[in-house]
Amino acid sequence: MVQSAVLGFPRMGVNRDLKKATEAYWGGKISQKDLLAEGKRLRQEHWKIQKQSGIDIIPSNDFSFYDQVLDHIQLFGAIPEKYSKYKLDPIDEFFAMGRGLQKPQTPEAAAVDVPALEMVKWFDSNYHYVKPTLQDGQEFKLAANPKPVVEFLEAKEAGIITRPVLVGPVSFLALGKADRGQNVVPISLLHKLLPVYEELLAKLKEAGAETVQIDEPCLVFDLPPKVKNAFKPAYEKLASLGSKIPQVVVATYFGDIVHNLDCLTPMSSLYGIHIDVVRHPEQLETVMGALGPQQVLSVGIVDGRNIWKTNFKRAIETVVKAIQKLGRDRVIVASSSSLLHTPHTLESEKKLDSEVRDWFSFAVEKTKELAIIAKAVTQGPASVREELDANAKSMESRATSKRTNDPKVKERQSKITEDMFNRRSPFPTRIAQQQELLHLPMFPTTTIGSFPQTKEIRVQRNKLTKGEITEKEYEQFIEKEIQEVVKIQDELELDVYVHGEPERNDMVQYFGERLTGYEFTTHAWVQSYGSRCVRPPIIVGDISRPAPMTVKESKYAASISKKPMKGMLTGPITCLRWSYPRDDIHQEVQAQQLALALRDEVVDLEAAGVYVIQVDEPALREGLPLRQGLERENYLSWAVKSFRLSVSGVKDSTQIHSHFCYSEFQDFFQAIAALDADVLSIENSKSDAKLLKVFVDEAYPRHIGPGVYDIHSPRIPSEEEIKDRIQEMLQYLSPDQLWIDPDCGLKTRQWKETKAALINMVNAAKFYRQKYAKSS
Ligand code: MET
Ligand SMILES: [Zn+2]
Repeated sequence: MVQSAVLGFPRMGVNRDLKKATEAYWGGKISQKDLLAEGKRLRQEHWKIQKQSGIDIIPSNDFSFYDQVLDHIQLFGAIPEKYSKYKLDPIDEFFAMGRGLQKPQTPEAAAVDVPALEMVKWFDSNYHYVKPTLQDGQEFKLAANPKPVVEFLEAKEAGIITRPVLVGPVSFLALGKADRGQNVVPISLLHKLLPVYEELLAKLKEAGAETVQIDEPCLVFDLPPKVKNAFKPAYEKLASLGSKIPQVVVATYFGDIVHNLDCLTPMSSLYGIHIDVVRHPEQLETVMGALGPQQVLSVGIVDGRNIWKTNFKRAIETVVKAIQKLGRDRVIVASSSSLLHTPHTLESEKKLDSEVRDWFSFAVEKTKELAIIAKAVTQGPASVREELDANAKSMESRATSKRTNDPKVKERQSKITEDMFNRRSPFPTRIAQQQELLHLPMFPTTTIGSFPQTKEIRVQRNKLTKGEITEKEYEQFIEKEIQEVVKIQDELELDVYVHGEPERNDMVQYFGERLTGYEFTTHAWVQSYGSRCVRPPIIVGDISRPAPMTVKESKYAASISKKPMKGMLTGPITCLRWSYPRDDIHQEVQAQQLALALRDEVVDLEAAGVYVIQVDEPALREGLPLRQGLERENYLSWAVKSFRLSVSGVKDSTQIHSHFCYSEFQDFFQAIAALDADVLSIENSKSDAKLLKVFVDEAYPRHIGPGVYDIHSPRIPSEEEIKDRIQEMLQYLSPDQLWIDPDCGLKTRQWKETKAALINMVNAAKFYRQKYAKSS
């Protein structure tokens, strides 16, 4: 019999219940007992859903109050002393590591201010995990009442024998880092960590677990030899425990593992391996060929990263291929990864058009799909005929729908010519013309686009949505906001203004709502980090721009501003990456469609008198394929081309800016340079200015504004501090190419600190302007 398996289920609950509970707990509104009870309720609920769908292998320990890697940090006693010294309750210590610990000074005790552990993106997803942060001389110790055991027993009591999920020892260390000032190489701690796994696995076995899922997703990376060589001994050690521990399935996802297959095979002691064949179907043959004679293959065939209904016909063909080679008892059909990255259920979507709705499948629906596929390959297609027919019909409807196919868009794409990717003249000609038009001083100052999104702005937007005010009234309100920020920028004496983006709910959604080809949900939230969720729009069809999207606001702003006004757009790659993309055409094609729509917008902005235009691409980097090599080169090539296509329709005298919120561009500097943007603004305030050396080494000729202060915190940087920062930058960048700006947009800040910080920033710029004016 072919079994079905889920690798992990979203934790938030149908109405973001977990978010509400954790935030209420942090705000002191519910007790610890209430919070724990809500966690338990959600776990039970999610097990029940999977059981009712007919899933054979249901995960436990996939639940977390914040992040599953953080759970393991606590589980293994890898809690840095700066948190453990407060001897908090386990759950509070856990949140302290995730969110930082702040307590005001009291008569008895000094103030406490410990920042959170570092959090970074989980592979190429928009989920963030907490990085294990390790010390020289790090020891590990299994927590009392280990969470995986507690939750396994909890499910068992409810009548469900689950498969506990653990982050594997190699990935746990490989995804970690040495704490600041420490020199430990995380993977060298493996021999200390393994005994804790042994102890934990033995406890799970004792509790009744037959199998465990050990996630080793780092196998999809190009691994340094030390990490690569760590697998065999680690898993052979575990296997040597024989029946003292549960059977082990090693799970990988988001990539292929062919290049690392020798880490796991031949290793007959390993019960099974899970691979992601949604992302990399071509690895199936090779992995099957390398399995030992008894080993089980878990075929990840239902997409854990996207919201599309599974194509049953294709999925079944793939599974049948595996069965032919391995036999039914050695094949499991599974979600490609944890379903954490998909929204809870389609049931909540009451406003979706029924045609489109029929194409989607969220977590709950995906569990049903898995059960159907397993049944089809076990009992034969006749046993699920109705479901298969309905699925085929849905696939057909999507493939032929007018919503997905727009011949006009296709025709336009077929007519793209090489010259459309290039500005008319090279940078030196352009910048001379721009200078003539814009008359900017040395060290020009600007901001990244958004100004504080005040409560008043949100109130008015809500009123518009509810129909409590008219479009006209809302427009007038937005104009008033724009007048306000123009006035503030006058006072601050900034050099290039922005309109402040008050009309935008979200930098991707705003554009999606104005483009054809996009759909929006009301409840399709997915966890981004901690209690934070995002609700990405969905690209369902060919994209085009029926009308200008930002021209009205930017034109108005430019008309009342005495200095250059910068138009503000979200770039094609960011629009694509922060949406659920289509899976029926290549992402390159979708990016190109977005680029054409944006190109029209850029040209219209120019025609409306906006001569500085910024196209933000903060998501460019996270789209990088996980491995070096051809795939990465391909991605960068089409990503860069889509950006260039979007901005190259303008005159030489129009200045194109782009913005990135990360500083680690060293490994793909060439791509950043190839964007050919006149001005780059990049997040840099928290990084070492040394990172800028690459601009010197590569003789980068164009303008750059590395952020001079961190906008993520309300802290106001002093003028001195900013001056020092600029001084550092001047070691690497020439005074003629340096712009002065903050790290990113200011929408999450309050006006008070925003103004204070910008006053200091402008003064620092003026200081250098004078200094260099004298010396030249
Ligand atoms: C995440 S990048 C944000 C850029 C955008 N223009 C803003 O200022 O908010
Ligand atoms: Zn940014």
